Amino acid sequence: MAPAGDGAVCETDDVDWLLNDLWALITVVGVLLVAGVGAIIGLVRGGTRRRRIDAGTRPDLTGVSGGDAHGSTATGGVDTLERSDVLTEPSAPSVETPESTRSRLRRLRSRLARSDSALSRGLLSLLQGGQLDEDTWDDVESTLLAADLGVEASASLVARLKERVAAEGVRDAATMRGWLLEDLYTELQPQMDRRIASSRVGGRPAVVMVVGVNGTGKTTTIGKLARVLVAEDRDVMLGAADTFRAAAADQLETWGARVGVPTVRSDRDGADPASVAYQAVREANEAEADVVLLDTAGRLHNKTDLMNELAKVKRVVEKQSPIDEVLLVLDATTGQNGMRQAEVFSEVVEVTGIVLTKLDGTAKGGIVVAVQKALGVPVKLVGLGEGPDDLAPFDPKAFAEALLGS
Ligand SMILES: Nc1nc2c(ncn2[C@@H]2O[C@H](COP(=O)(O)OP(=O)(O)OP(=O)(O)O)[C@@H](O)[C@H]2O)c(=O)[nH]1
Repeated sequence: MAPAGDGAVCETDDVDWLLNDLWALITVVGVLLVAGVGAIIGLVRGGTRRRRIDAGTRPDLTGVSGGDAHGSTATGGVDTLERSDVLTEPSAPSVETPESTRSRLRRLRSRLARSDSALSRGLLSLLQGGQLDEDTWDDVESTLLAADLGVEASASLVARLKERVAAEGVRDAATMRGWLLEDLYTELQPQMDRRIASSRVGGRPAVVMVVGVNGTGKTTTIGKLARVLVAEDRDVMLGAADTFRAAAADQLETWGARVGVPTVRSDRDGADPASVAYQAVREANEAEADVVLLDTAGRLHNKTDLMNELAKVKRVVEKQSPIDEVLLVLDATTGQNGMRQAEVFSEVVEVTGIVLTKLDGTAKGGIVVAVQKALGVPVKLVGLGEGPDDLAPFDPKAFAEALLGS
């Protein structure tokens, strides 16, 4: 007979074994539970990221290395990109919903009409004067010139109007304004293709490069354009290749984060812009984005440096993808000066579209006619304020009506 004590020991051992087994079971079940919940959270997050191209995250390009910023090497730095895979969580607590295109067009149309009222008022008072002598026609032409329509367009608009007035013997201001409106609409070349490359092309993202001198509103325009595209359900990526102005990348990243669009950037001031642009296109490819928008510098030590840098960015990006769109941003308030800028940029990159900013509060909207004529390139977008949704596709009919106050 086993001593009672032994039995007690045996019983205690059994209880210990049972307890140990129970703990083991609890531990295993606990581990499985934690792993399962973790996997489910991971799946949900992963799914959301893929839909919005890792919304709010960005690759850290600290230490992007390579050629100088002034074009001394064609592909400098591209092969030696160091990329730490630190992906940051979205910096914005909530993602905004941008205004729909239809709603913004309605709102901006009325703003455009207000901005050009000086021209329409001037023309109206001249045409209503009833005295259509040479002086009056000269004044009509000067009013058009003052709106930056350019010498050629202003002269031809007045010549056509004079002809029709003489032929039809009409002096009614409303009729004359109607004719002027028709001719102005024709001058705006409504047949031009104003679509923006923003959908995938042949299995890769569309690449849009944005150029222009500093202060014209490039970075702001890219931020606003990202919102337009997000409202149209596009997956967008931004590339901060303006590494000359220290705050430009932060500014761009903030615009993107507001609508859940990631920005590829370097955290190093003065990093090689071509490398950043190259990396942005690569990231957009990997993320299967619809479109990547590349910001570029508008100021360097001199014009030659700026143009060399731009040419290099273009060359390097084209090593992995064609550039589908080059948007030149012009400030409408700078008038004919903008025309000269346009010519300089066109020598280096093939501009495919113009963005005319700051049309709010200027009576110089006629620059649209002049710039399209000079460059043979359509105005595709207009900026009508500093608000995040103050950018609209250019609509020749609405624009002509706004210009003439119809
Ligand atoms: N009123 C008005 N202001 C605008 C418009 N577009 C841009 N701006 C303002 O123009 C200023 C310059 O804009 P940025 O986007 O920083 O210009 P940038 O061309 O990127 O300048 P750099 O980075 O120095 O080359 C900002 O204060 C913008 O808010 C517009 O359509 N209307």
